[in-house]
Amino acid sequence: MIEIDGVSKAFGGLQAVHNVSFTVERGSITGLIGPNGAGKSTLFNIVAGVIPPDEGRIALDGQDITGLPPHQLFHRGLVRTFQIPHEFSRMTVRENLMIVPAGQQGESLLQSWLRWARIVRQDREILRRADEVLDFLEIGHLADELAGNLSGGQKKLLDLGRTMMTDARAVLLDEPGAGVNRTLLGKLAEAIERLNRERGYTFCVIEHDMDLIARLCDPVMVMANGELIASGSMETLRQDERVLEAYLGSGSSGQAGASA
Ligand SMILES: Nc1ncnc2c1ncn2[C@@H]1O[C@H](COP(=O)(O)OP(=O)(O)OP(=O)(O)O)[C@@H](O)[C@H]1O
Repeated sequence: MIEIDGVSKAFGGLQAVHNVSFTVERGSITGLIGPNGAGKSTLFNIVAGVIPPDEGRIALDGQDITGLPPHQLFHRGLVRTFQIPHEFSRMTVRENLMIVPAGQQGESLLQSWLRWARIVRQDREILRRADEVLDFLEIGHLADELAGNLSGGQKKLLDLGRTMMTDARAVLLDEPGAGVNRTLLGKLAEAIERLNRERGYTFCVIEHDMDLIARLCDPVMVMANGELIASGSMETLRQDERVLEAYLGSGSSGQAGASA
């Protein structure tokens, strides 16, 4: 579904990503792990159209999408969670969901707000969809809460909910587990699994929490020093010398071998 082919990116003299190729298969939850500074976020930014690669090509369903800006990728069905504009803290959770279809047109904030005014007047369908998303994520009780009052984990659920307000079925998730407490983490993981299983979403997930990666992702891609050094199931990667060495060598807190 998403083919990453020979992608490289340097910042000045620093080779952040070097000749990385892999495919995120349709229907998979593909993990992307690696110690701090491995190049994961840079690669995500390239796939999501935030920065152009120096070399290489990205294809979505066989079509070249290299360098397309995020709002055009959105129309082709690819979104990155944190690219959906951050929640409006003084709007309710339901309103934050309803504004998503308006906020993804590559418009200015003012244009989005004008469109939003039209939506409030006209679009019952968007309201219905927002309520369906609230149900799916089991956060209906938060519908009228101001988004600014949500906990970190609840904001992550809202982020996922905003993804569901789009027609995108390929989603880049950037550290969904960061700052989320254990209870909500379970709920978030379950929502990701259900979106994948029941609704055919494909995910590519950057995450430092190896338990979460092991639960959700197969296959898992491992980057270190800008390069793809290994791939496979988390079970096999935990025994992989190259992976252990990359983590041990980096002194990173995200230990691949931990809690195996
Ligand atoms: N805009 C930038 N300008 C200069 N250097 C950058 C820029 N973005 C990233 N880098 C560098 O590129 C390398 C890869 O960074 P990147 O953020 O992609 O790694 P990462 O694997 O996502 O790390 P982390 O897990 O800590 O988020 C790092 O050495 C980083 O300092």
